[in-house]
Amino acid sequence: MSHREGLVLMKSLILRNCRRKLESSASRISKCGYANVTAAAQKERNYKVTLLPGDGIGPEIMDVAVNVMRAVGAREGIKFEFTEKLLGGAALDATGVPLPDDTLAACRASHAVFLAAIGGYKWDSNPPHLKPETGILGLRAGLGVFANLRPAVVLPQLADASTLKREIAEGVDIMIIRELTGGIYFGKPRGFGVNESGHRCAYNNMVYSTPEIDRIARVGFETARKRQGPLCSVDKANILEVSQLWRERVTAIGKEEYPDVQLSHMYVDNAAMQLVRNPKQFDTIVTGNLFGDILSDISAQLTGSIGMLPSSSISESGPGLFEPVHGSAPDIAGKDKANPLAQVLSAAFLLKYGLGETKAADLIEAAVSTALDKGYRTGDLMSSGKTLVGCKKMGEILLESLETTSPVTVST
Ligand SMILES: NC(=O)C1=CN([C@@H]2O[C@H](COP(=O)(O)OP(=O)(O)OC[C@H]3O[C@@H](n4cnc5c(N)ncnc54)[C@H](O)[C@@H]3O)[C@@H](O)[C@H]2O)C=CC1
Ligand SMILES: CC(C)CC(=O)C(=O)O
Ligand SMILES: [Mg+2]
Repeated sequence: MSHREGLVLMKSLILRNCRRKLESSASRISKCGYANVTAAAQKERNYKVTLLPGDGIGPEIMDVAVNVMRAVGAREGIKFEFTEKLLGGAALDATGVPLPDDTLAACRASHAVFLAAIGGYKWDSNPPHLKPETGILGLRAGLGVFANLRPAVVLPQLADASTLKREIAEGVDIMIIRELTGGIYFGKPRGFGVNESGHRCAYNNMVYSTPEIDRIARVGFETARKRQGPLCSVDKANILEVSQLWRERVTAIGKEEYPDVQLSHMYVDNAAMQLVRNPKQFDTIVTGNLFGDILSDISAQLTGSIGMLPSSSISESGPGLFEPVHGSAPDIAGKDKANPLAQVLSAAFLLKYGLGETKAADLIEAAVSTALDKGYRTGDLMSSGKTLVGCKKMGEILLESLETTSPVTVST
C-alpha cells in the first residue's frame, strides 16, 4: 500500500468512526423523525419537505442544499415535493408576522422541515412579537421539537482550520443535546417594566418542569449509551433553583434508568472553559436551551467554522426540523461568501434521520468530504495552499463530486 493509499484509508477510517458515533447518537432521532413518514411515502420514496430559506445567507445556502438534494434524489430514485414557505424577517415583510399560520400548517403536514436561518439588522429593534427570532421559536414550539442534537465533529481535513492547536482539536467528536422548547427563551413572565426605584427594567424567566427535564435527560442518556461514552449534564446549580431541579432530575433518571451510563455534572461557566481547554474530555453533553445555544457556538469553533455544523431537532411525534447551527450571517449576506456545508450536511441529516434514506445521505456526506479533500474552502475555512471558492461555486463542486463519489469510500 502506497503512502497516499494509507492516508486515504486512515482518513476513511476516522470518518467512519465519526459517522458511526453520529449514527448511534441519532438513532433516537430516527425513531422520532420517522413518525411523520408514512409507509406509503417510504415505499414510493416520495417525500414532502417544507423549505424555509429565511433571511440573510439563508436563501443562498438553501439553494445549494436543495440542488444537492435534487441531484442525489435523481441518482437514487427519490422524489421530493418541496414547498417553500416564509419564516422570520421575510415573513414579517410579506405578511406582517414572523410565523404565518400557513407556514406552520405546511411544516406540520410535511415529512420533514428544512430551515436555513432567520434574522437581520433590519428587524433588530422591532418589538418582541415582531422579531424574526420569535418566528423561529414559535416554529420550534409549534412542532414540539424539544431535543436539538448538535454534533461538533472535527473532520480530519479541517484539523488545522480550528483556532485551537491541532493536538487539542484533532479527533474532537462531541454531541451537544440542547433542550429546545423550554427554559429562558420561553419562560413567563417576560417583558419590560419599571422597578421600585423608578428605573426601567426588563426580565426573563428560566423555567423547567420535571417532565421537560426528564424527557431531555432520557435523550441524553440514550445518546451517551449508544455512543458508549459518558454523559455530562451542564447547568448552573450553584446559583439557580431551576438548575437545582435540573440536576436532581438528571441524577434520578440516571440512577433509576441508566445506571450503566457514567454521569457527571458541570457548571456552565466551567464547561465553556473546558470546551476550549480540553474538548476531548467530552462525549455527550445535555443541557438547557440557553446554555446549549452558547456551548454549541463555542464547540463549532473547535471544528474550524460554524459554517460546518448541521443539526437535527426531534419531537415526540411529527416531522423533524433540520437546520444549521449558525444564524443568518447578515455581515456576509448577498456576497456569495457563505459556507453552505452546514446546510448541505443538514440535508444529509434530514435524509438519514428524518426520512430513513441512509444511502442518499451518505452520498451527500461523501461529496462534502471529496470537496474538502480536493482543497476547496469558503472564506471562513480558508488557509494557505487551499482554493478559495464562493457559496455558489462550492455548490457546483458538490454536484460534480456527487457524480463521481461513491458512498462506499467512507461509509460503514
Ligand atoms: N437558527 C437561526 O436562524 C439563528 C439566527 N440567528 C440570527 O442571525 C442573525 C446574526 O446573528 P449572529 O450572532 O451574527 O450569528 P451568525 O451565526 O449569523 O454569525 C456569526 C458569525 O459567523 C459567520 N457565519 C455564520 N454562518 C456562516 C456560514 N455559513 N459561512 C460563513 N460564515 C458564517 C458570520 O458571518 C458571523 O461573522 C441575528 O439576527 C440572529 O438572531 C442567530 C443564530 C441562529
Ligand atoms: C435565533 C435564536 C432564537 C436561536 C439561536 O441562536 C440558535 O438556535 O442557535
Ligand atoms: Mg445560536
